[in-house]
Amino acid sequence: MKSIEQIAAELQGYDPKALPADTVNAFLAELVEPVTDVERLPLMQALGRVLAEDIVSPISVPPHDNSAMDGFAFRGTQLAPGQPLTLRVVGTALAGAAWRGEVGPGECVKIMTGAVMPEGLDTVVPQEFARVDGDAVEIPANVVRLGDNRRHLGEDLMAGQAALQKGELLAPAALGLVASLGIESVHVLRRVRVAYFSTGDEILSLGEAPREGAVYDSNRYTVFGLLTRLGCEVIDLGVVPDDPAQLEAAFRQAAARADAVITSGGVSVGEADHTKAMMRQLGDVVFWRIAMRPGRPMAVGRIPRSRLTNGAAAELSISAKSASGPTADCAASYPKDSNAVLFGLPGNPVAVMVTFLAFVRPALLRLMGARPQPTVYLRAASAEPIRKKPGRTEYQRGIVARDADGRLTVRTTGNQGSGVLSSMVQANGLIVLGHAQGNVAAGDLVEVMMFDGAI
Ligand SMILES: Nc1nc2c(c(=O)[nH]1)N[C@H]1C(S)=C(S)[C@@H](COP(=O)(O)OP(=O)(O)OC[C@H]3O[C@@H](n4cnc5c(N)ncnc54)[C@H](O)[C@@H]3O)O[C@H]1N2
Ligand code: MOO
Repeated sequence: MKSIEQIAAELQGYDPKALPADTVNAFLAELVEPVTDVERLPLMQALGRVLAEDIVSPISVPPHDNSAMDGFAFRGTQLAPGQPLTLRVVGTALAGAAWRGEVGPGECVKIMTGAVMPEGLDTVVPQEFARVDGDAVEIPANVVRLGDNRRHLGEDLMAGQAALQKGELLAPAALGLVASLGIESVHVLRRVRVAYFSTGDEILSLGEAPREGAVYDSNRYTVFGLLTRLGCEVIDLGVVPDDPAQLEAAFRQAAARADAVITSGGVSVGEADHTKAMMRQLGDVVFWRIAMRPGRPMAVGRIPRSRLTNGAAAELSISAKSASGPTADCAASYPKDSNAVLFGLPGNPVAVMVTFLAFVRPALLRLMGARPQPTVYLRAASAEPIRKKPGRTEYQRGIVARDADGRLTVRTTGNQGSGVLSSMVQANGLIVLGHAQGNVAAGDLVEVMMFDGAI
């Protein structure tokens, strides 16, 4: 396994004091190893999990040629351009059972959507187009062509064809596809466990009385939400004051129980920051100033579990309440020579969310074993000028909407301070102004990372 220094050294233009945002993801991709433990789950429980096997279709879907419409099935070779066609109905094919019988020239079968196409028939006229008079059906000229409204055997998947690949994050469509193959359970990778705590003497837990200089802990809730939406098991270690013994206990407990540890606060240059010192002591960590806004300071690295066994850990005096039910409390047993990945996020509430979306989320997806997926950006016209300095990536909270001409436009949600969560709540995406980009004029196209269920 490469050391943190090696990974950093191999990155082009690596500068911990002004790191381009894109480089961070390349670094994290090297740092994070996917989990490998596999379990078999009934399909419904596998939603949001990562597939640990390739799925080859055991059957063809659909299993037979069938009708895409309620109407009349017939041989399409009888159609002549510009000519109506009159046929006689000789039977009815319902979905769920094959209709058997002879259909000769000039004949048709009344057929329902999904019903097996009777032998030799290849075309269906929807009933709305047909003029029915007793058992006679007239198909007006030019309403159907040969082969219309017939669904072919295996047009979704043929038996033996690859249906899904290992690494697929099982979304509703994938669950449906697996079910369509008659498969009841799948092998998936285990859920990733992520421990989180907020740091800082000024941070109040909910339920505590307000006091001068203190603020309520919001990061614990945003991170809990982001992790839960991602499908991680959250080990919630609450708020840890800026006290070396308590921080040490929290880091030890977190790294012993989780694949990844996320903290917020204490990674900047402030004075009372024991968080950085403890990360240095227990982990192999780099402290970055990323060329971005918000989210400039960030620490990442590994906490080697071998280091956790030495020395008596102080008791964690905070209550380590589980945020995601009983499973989060199961003590995980990791090999002693393994590592927990560490993400030390900045304290400012919006910086936490932005660094999570930009860096932590892709890294956790990798940890979960999911295939890398490029972030999809939507391009929208900026409704206003935006000031932007080249040389850093800026993430502005935005609302994408359609204007009267049907064009996608985006406007910022007001106060962009990195502690202002209300403008994050109003936003439906982040306007991402790239490293080299300068000022934006009203009407310029900008890229927007849509929240799309992540937030
Ligand atoms: N001289 C400098 N000062 C600061 C710099 C810098 O480069 N030079 N960077 C600024 C930036 S950008 C950020 S972001 C912050 C990050 O500082 P820390 O990670 O050390 O975070 P704290 O100082 O602990 O907190 C910052 C801010 O966020 C509030 N906070 C912290 N945790 C929570 C929480 N769980 N819930 C709600 N709010 C929280 C905290 O009260 C502070 O207001 O540093 C800047 N300063
Ligand atoms: O960039 Mo800091 O991370 O603004 O809040």
